[in-house]
Amino acid sequence: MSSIKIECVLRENCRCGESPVWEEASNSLLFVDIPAKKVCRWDSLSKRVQQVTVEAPVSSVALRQGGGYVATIGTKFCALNWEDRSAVALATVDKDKKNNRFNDGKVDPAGRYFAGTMAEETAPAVLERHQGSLYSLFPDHHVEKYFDQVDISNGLDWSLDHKIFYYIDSLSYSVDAFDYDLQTGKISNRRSVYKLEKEEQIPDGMCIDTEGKLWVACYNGGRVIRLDPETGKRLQTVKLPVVKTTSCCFGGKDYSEMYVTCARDGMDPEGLLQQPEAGGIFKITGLGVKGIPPYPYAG
Ligand SMILES: O=C(O)[C@H](O)[C@@H](O)[C@H](O)[C@H](O)CO
Ligand SMILES: [Zn+2]
Repeated sequence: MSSIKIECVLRENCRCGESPVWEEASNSLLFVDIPAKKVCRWDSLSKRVQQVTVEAPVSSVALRQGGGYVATIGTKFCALNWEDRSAVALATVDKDKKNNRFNDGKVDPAGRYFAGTMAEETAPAVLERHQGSLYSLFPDHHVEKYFDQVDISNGLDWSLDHKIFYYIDSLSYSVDAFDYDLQTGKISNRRSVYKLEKEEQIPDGMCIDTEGKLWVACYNGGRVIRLDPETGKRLQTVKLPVVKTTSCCFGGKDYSEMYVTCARDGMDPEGLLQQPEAGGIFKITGLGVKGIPPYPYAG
């Protein structure tokens, strides 16, 4: 049996930490603080954080094949240059929906940047419903739309054989799967693979491990859960000392560590006193399972 250890490696006080991504080349964890409009890069060796502030809420960040990063900022897919701290728009979505912004995003195994939108929240998980859509930015910078009527577009990842796309619309309280055509980027045959239990609260960010099992961060549930998408069973629950866990990714040596982001927004003063690490970055070791490297955007 492995012994699981959970530690807060960075007390960052994120209002809403999200989109953790491991960058092997720099031994760093990238993540965003959505309402603070910040993209952060935490160097796991020096323990230092660098940050770039952008002009609108930034909801996800991803690696870029030629170097640098891409990010979803407001309703724009952007290229992010870390050296000169500039963000250049590559494409804009939801132009007719002024109250929308992007939420979670991730790159597929062919280098397309998938991300979905949502109406801006008035409080956590309180928002005008059915305003979001799911999109992807192809390497040639054209955008495809998959579907609309989304409440809170959230976690996403692909099966190890690249034939299934997993997706979470948070307010459906479900983890869904689609058949995936890697050649064309098309999705079909939506079905639910797991329905959250009451105490698991709201499904948020997600990642896959090398055994093809899904890890889902449970917002307000203070945990990550490991799911078998083939049987629909929960295999494991790992509780964290913060309640608003938002997303997770594997990183570190051989992708054997899990990093978890969380939020402070929506917590009352008493809750913040009880959970002073809320908004920090957590590292979980001893899970006995590894992750896979993130795919870089190919454009
Ligand atoms: O990070 C996100 O995905 C959303 O932008 C957040 O606002 C919360 O996680 C959401 O409210 C919980 O569903
Ligand atoms: Zn999220």
